[in-house]
Amino acid sequence: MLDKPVLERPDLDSPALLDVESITRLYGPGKGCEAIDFRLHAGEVLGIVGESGSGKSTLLRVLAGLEAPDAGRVTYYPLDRSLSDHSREGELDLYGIGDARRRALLRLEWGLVHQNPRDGLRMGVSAGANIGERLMALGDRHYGQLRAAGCDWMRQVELDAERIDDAPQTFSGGMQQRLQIARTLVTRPRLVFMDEPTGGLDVSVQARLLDMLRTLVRQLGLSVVLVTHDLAVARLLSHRLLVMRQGRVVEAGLTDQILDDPQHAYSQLLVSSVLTP
Ligand SMILES: Nc1ncnc2c1ncn2[C@@H]1O[C@H](COP(=O)(O)OP(=O)(O)OP(=O)(O)O)[C@@H](O)[C@H]1O
Repeated sequence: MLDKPVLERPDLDSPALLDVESITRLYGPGKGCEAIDFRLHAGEVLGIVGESGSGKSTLLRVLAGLEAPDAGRVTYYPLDRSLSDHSREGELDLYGIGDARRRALLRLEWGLVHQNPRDGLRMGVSAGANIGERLMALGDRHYGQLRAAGCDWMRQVELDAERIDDAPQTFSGGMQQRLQIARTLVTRPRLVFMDEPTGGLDVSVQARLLDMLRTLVRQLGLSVVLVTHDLAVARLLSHRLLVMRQGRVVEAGLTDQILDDPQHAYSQLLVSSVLTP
């Protein structure tokens, strides 16, 4: 999979969605993430790669508004102007607003795909209710429309729409992950955070899921921050990469440049460990 072409990169004149400045969240020396800076543009997929423990998930949690940083600032440029800071029109300081507004943001403009679908689904209610729930949270109450959206999204993620009334606990791991993706994307979020979306699945299931995700990212023009330790996943889905080691970014750049010609010794090691069996 490492030799598939990367997705075509969006126009860098597209507006900035997220500005990340000097973000630090440390649990101990080198444990967590430290002094992270980047800008994400609309339609861009940024992959965060590095070995286990390098701080990828910590950074993602901070970016997604789930865990406050020790220092630094995350600025989001919301579509819904009413979400922006009263003092700065069009900007939102993620940790300068209260929990309720951060939750509203996750509901209205953002989406989150967890590695373990059980963390993102309600296992006891039907597949259709899982998909409809986020729409209902946006005020959609029409049963027929919710059901139609459920069927449509089950098809889009290549699930059998006949199973709309089945509970996710009767689905395989790969199917549950597809359902979590449908539940997340049904509201058409502008920005999606994904933490190892194909982790823990069989290789053949992973490959099909990746192809589907790649198609959806392209079709919907999604902006994504993707955490993965798997460079093949990063290659297929990301326009740009940050390589993390012990909480810090050691290299940043276009995906094909980093994977074909890594400059930092650690990135070289990561790439060579995939290429040499
Ligand atoms: N809540 C926490 N309390 C204490 N230490 C933590 C906490 N969360 C993460 N850590 C530590 O911070 C470091 C970075 O963890 P993190 O999960 O961000 O890395 P990662 O690159 O996502 O790794 P993995 O792919 O294994 O999840 C690790 O040493 C981890 O043990």
